[in-house]
Amino acid sequence: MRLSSEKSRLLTWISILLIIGFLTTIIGSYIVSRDTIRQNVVEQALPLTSDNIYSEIQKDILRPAFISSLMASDTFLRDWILAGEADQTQISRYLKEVKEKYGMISAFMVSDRTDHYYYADGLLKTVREDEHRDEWYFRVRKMKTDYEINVDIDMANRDAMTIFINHRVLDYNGNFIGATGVGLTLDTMTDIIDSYQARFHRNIYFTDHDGKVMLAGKSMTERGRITDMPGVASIASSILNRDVRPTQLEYRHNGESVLMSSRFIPELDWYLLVEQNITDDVLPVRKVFALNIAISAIVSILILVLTLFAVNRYQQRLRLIAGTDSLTGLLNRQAFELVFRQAMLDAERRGKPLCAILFDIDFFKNVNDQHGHLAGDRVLQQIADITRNALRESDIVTRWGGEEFLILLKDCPLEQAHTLAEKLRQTIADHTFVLDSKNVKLSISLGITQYSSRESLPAFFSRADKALYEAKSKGRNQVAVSFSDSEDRRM
Ligand SMILES: Nc1nc2c(ncn2[C@@H]2O[C@H](COP(=O)(O)OP(=O)(O)OP(=O)(O)O)[C@@H](O)[C@H]2O)c(=O)[nH]1
Repeated sequence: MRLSSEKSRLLTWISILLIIGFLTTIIGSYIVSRDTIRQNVVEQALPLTSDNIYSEIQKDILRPAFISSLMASDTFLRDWILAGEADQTQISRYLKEVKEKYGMISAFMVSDRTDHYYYADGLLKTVREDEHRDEWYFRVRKMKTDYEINVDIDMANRDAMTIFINHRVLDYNGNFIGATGVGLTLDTMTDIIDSYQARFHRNIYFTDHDGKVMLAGKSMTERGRITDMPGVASIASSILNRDVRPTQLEYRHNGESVLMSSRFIPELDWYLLVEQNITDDVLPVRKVFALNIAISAIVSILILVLTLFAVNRYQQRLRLIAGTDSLTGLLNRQAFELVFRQAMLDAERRGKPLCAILFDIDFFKNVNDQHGHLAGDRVLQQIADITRNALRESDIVTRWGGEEFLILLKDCPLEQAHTLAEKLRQTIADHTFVLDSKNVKLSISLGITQYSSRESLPAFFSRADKALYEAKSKGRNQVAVSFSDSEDRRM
């Protein structure tokens, strides 16, 4: 009972240690890997993408801004306005050349004196302050900055959504005389964004200073304000911080973690937002985590099974070692006493006879003296074997101590015990022991006694001892019986 509870305590402790060990290692390495990926994304991947896109933008959007700036300071354009806009073919040829040379979708000029809107094919219209589509011009007119970038529809280009760079034109005294610039279709820009996204595997979009999504790839369906977008809304105020350095942010959406790099681009008055869903990057680490857990569970189970097996085997061996004599393999005296008590109770209850034979090798000291201790040990082993073979399965042989053996005969009357003792004596007397290549004859003396009801254990063994002593004193190699007071002494 105690052994099994100690065993389960041992197994519980091993399980706890294994679980703690494995979990600490696995969770620790998972956290380190996940944080390394995250750190890599935050510190390198996102800023790098942001930088790359920024330089691409400079090529793709800032180039038109630069062209618009050149147009605004072009002496021909300014002189033509100041000279009274006489020959319209001149300005349309100029705008057509700009458009074709720089590959723009449209090139335009609005004169402040006439409110005429010119494009590559001539005069398009006259802008009007009350016209919604012309609001941009009156805004540019009052604008403090040199130019603005405006996403609007282009009347000169079948109302296609276009990004216009509207640059103020000033005369030589710094007075406002009109607006000029070029336009790119939004489709072109969307394609550019899509190519960025495909190249960098990240979600890329632009918002204006109010957080309105101005430009995004085709895959982005929500085009409202970031303040209304689920997840992003929680960090909207941190995004719109007008910081030209990249700001690293994070938000959660649908249980997934999204890292974001935001930077303000003053030339556009827009924010460039680059997002990366970290869950995708962490997925392989999660798979390894699950695999590690499975492997650890299997290893733990194997360790527990092996431990259980080893403990059981050691327990078995301990039981064996504790109960048997290591030289002869017979029961030892301690174990025998337990067995004897059981046999005694059994005999009492069932009213069956129980006999004991105590025997001792005659002059065994001579064997040791003449042939050595090891030869003596071999003799003890052989006598144990002979005795075991002479008995029934139910009889119990014990090494009582030294060269003394005790046999317990269950359900055996005294006469039968005597016959058996005599037979054993004869067998050993007939046996030839070979010691140091010499044939040696040995004998044993035996004392028999029958257990009498309610007899104490020491009294019973003392009677057996008395009988053995009698056999010795009568000349050895014989059997003597010790009767109890109530027994018939005629044998
Ligand atoms: N080899 C060996 N000898 C043992 C062992 N146990 C006891 N002996 C020896 O057994 C001998 C017993 O000697 P004694 O008690 O004098 O008895 P004996 O020589 O057998 O003489 P009697 O019993 O009087 O016939 C001693 O020499 C012990 O050392 C053992 O395990 N191995």
